[in-house]
Amino acid sequence: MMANKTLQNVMEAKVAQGEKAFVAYIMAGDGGLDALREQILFLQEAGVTAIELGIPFTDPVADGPVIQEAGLRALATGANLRAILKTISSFKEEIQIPLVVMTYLNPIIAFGIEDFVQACEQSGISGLIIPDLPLEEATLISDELQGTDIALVQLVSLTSPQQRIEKIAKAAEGFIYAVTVNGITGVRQGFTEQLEQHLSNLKKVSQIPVLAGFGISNAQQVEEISAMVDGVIVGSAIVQAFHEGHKEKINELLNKQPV
Ligand SMILES: O=P(O)(O)OC[C@@H](O)[C@@H](O)c1c[nH]c2ccccc12
Repeated sequence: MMANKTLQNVMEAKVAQGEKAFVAYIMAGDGGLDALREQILFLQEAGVTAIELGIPFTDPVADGPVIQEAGLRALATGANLRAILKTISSFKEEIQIPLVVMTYLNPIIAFGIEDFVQACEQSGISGLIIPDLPLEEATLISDELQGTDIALVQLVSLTSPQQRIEKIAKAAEGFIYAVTVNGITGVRQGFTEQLEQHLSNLKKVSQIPVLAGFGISNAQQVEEISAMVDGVIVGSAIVQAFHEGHKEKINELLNKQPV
């Protein structure tokens, strides 16, 4: 990956082209580590903007049932942070889109922060999402990211007060991850009426692209929520489609004809 092809550049280029970003979340190791290359190259070919690479963890507090179960399957195959990054580095030349690692803090600490960041660089990782790392503690990781091209993506919740939203927006890198629901990941029937207002406020405050995620599981929701921000993140629906062997559902989510 070219040095200037950072996560934020890629997202900003999308906005500049008048297009919406689409980030696909996968659980690394679900289906075995051998499936990882195939899944990533499939998504790249399908036209996703970036991939959020979930690291399986025993205590995934923000994850709903679909992703929890995928995590258990991945752990059962022996997948872990180190093995996943090593696998990625073995085919990184084939990856042209940004990869964002989503992991809880614990596996990073177990790895060793410095070693972890180095391994991410060797694997060409463009960003990190660490849901249990509050902004107040972010220097623990961000100090180590100085001088790298790895962005620390911040999450904003529906219930974040205005002052906190502004603080997060200032520190944000790559893109802002706007969480669309209160609770865990997974399929939802609908969204709160306040969502549009919340997202438009967030866009006003943010200097960088805003993407929304949680509960987006069909093409109509992709379109509806994308219209409010710069793009969306879809997790459970993609994890489910891979697990069930229904890859055509992923093309449908991207608004393409089934292949
Ligand atoms: O699964 P959903 O509802 O489509 O939501 C995206 C989500 O799965 C992914 O971004 C994610 C998985 N685990 C997380 C933990 C925290 C924040 C985000 C995530």
